[in-house]
Amino acid sequence: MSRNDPVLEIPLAEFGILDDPSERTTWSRQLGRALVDVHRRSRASDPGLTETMRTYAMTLPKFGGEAIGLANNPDVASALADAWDCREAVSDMQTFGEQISNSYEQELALDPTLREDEWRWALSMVHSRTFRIEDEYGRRATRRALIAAADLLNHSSVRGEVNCDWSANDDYFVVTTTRDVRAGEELCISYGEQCDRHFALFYGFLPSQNPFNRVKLFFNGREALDWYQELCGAASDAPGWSNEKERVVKLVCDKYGTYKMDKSTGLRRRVIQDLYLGEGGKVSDAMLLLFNEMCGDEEMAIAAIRERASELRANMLNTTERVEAALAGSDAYSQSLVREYRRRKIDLLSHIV
Ligand SMILES: C[S@@+](CC[C@H](N)C(=O)[O-])C[C@H]1O[C@@H](n2cnc3c(N)ncnc32)[C@H](O)[C@@H]1O
Repeated sequence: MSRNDPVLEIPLAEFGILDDPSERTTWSRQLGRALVDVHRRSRASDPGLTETMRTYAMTLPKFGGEAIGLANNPDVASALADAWDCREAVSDMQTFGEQISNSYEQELALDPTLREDEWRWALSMVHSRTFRIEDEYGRRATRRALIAAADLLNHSSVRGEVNCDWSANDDYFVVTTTRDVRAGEELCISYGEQCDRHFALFYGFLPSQNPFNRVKLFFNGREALDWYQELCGAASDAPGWSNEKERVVKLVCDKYGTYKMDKSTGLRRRVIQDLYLGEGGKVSDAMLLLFNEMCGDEEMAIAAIRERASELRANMLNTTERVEAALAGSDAYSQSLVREYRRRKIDLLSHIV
């Protein structure tokens, strides 16, 4: 096949399950409900699917074995709740876990026979197999769609390996090649240039190589600068530090800050979130600027970042036993995913140490 060749051209009305923004439920719930209905072969609550789509939906992986995506696995979330090196993943797991529980409660009120494992299975299908379809003219909200055959495309994070892309209009979902494809080569798309956490949480796998993987070294600018103050051996109330830290945080926020809701006050405030180390020892621009300003010279800034990476790496190695013990009650698949997730973080930190 050559570049720009069509691979699939799928009429949405026949081969798609789309949510309807005019319905009272959110998109995840609509799709989840449709999948549960199909799997129960319940004609009474027929979701209005074509026979083709109903038959297709019956072939999806069944729930009951391995959970698809750690975010949908409450055992792992609670096992890792105090594993500090998985803080970001744990926080996502908790948020997502709450959303699933809430939506289950809402669906249960409508259908008292709905089982929680059924619902978790349905939502794991929604989160690992659907496409977000934007309307380029902004005439309606973004929709989610499960599309027969297109959902069989696997992901790659390596740009040269990705050979297809997709698009959708009102009527068709289209997949085309983005480069020449050899006979026998697997077709694959990108699910997004995301770090490992995203794939572990929502898709239940880690890409074989992931140039977009990263480790967060600090959760916000203040945490970074408090850490730096301690590294310099200055007492927390040492004169001059407070004003200087405020100045640097403001400067970096103005350039790289994003708005985030503060749960305690309900107000949105600006924070610096991109304080990470990427693959190959790449340091985020926000973190470099933060430490450059604070240390006053780039070499010192890099030395501070290296010190932090070394500290986190040592801490991760020291907490391995504790994480293993916490995971002991989880299924083998989740255990190996968490192990691999941590191993790759440790490797990434080793680049700069
Ligand atoms: C949209 S489906 C893709 C089709 C799927 N392989 C199948 O046979 O049904 C997404 C799921 O496929 C698997 N998957 C996709 N890309 C993968 C990859 N690069 N490595 C391992 N598993 C992958 C994961 O289980 C993911 O949750």
